[in-house]
Amino acid sequence: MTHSKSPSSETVTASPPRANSAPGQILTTAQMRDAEAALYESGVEEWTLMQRAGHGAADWIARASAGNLVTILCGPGNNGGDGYVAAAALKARGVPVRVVAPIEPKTEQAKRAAATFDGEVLDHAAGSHGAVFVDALFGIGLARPVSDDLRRLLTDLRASHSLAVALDVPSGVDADTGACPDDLPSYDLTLSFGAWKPAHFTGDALAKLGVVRLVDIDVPDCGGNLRLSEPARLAAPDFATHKYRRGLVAVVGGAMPGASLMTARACALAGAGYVKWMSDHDHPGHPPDLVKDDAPLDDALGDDRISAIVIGPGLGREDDAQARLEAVLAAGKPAVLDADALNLLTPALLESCDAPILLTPHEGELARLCEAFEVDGETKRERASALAKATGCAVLAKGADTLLAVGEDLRFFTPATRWLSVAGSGDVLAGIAAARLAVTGDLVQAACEAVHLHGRAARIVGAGFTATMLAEAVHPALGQML
Ligand SMILES: NC(=O)C1=CN([C@@H]2O[C@H](COP(=O)(O)OP(=O)(O)OC[C@H]3O[C@@H](n4cnc5c(N)ncnc54)[C@H](OP(=O)(O)O)[C@@H]3O)[C@@H](O)[C@H]2O)[C@H](O)CC1
Ligand SMILES: [K+]
Repeated sequence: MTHSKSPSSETVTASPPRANSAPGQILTTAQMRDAEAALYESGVEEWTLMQRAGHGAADWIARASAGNLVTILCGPGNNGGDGYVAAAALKARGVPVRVVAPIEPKTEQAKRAAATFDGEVLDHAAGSHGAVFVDALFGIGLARPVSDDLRRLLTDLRASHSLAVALDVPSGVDADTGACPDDLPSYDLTLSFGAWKPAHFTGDALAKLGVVRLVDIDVPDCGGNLRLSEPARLAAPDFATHKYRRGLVAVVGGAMPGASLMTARACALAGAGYVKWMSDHDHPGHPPDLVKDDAPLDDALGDDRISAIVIGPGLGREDDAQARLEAVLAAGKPAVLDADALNLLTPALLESCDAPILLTPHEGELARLCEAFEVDGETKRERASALAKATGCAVLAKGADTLLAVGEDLRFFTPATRWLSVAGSGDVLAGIAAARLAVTGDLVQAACEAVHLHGRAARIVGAGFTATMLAEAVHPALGQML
């Protein structure tokens, strides 16, 4: 069936370019609904927000289409409404556009938006080849799994267009968790409206989103607990500083000294003034510019000038590994715990430690820690938060969707290159984090700076690198971030 709507009396106006009102804000669906409700309360109309969203999307789609045919799949809710507004705006600009609407608009705003589009509306996708496919089927209002028929429609439309753009989130993605079925199509661009959603930075959806961009619709900063950590400039050393003031880091080694050497190297290149390698073992790769301290660990850690400690890479779990971890926790200094230190950590060990501690678990270590501290959660985000609350530590949960949990707060990160998934990558990250902890004295800042430096080093070193190459690339990465 094909039908053309008669032109409506609604005017479609072009929006002026907008600056982002709250660029790092991430809102769950419930928080987004609250933010919307507050805006309506203050006199902003729902229609105004939809206009901003649809026009903002049309700006991106028009560029992507380069004047070629756009197909917009519109659903029954306000996500579909955004799609109709975008369709009308594109048509007004002279971009050839048609709408596929397998379900009639249901909400008041979606009906109103549909009435503004006087172009071609189909209820099927047969023969819908074109340049850009726009998915405006479901957004944050997804209430249940997408039916097989609609999934097939999404897949067919994706396959018959050169580029695919998702409005707010790809249909079928849970905006709060990023959970989605494997067989959803992948997009080239996802446009988030008003604020980021957790799904833009965490969960299986990450593999589907393509490039993500925020379309501002003037949602103010709600002061929520979820934020995107954006790379900020690092501070260069003060004029009157010296090697100790710039941060003395103790890198505590263990049974496998090679790993802690790599941690020490990354630490030295990430801006620490002085790195001491506390190891009972020698290693042929020990560089001449790294000071080794093989005094009994309690004594070595008694140096007042130490401003941060890192333990875990190459620690092992046997022999004196636990005693070494106990010595670190007893030293009362800010510390980064990674790898085997996380495997050995128990509530009893943390009990008398009130120093700021950063835990840097990967998925497996996070699961073990949750078990040890008797907490759980359905998603990585919930597990990291629960662990942060149970331990009082900051938890940097590493992986493709690295996130930082501190108390009630969560920081998300733009995913780094997949080449970072290489053995030793975590040892390098731990070293960088310890350096930034020594330099800044701030757990959250240190963890965020470490993630950005690590990601940038990976970008600099390119594809197929080893952890040693990654550690060396921390040097140019630091230079770029000053
Ligand atoms: N947040 C803002 O400030 C703005 C958001 N905008 C856009 O609005 C959507 C959210 O719109 P909403 O209407 O709440 O929800 P959706 O459009 O995502 O979907 C709801 C409709 O879809 C039906 N539904 C849900 N799941 C399914 C499914 N699996 N299969 C079939 N139908 C489904 C649901 O029907 P029910 O039967 O469950 O009642 C609804 O009809 C947001 O993502 C933004 O794109 C504004 O435009 C701008 C302001
Ligand atoms: K969508």
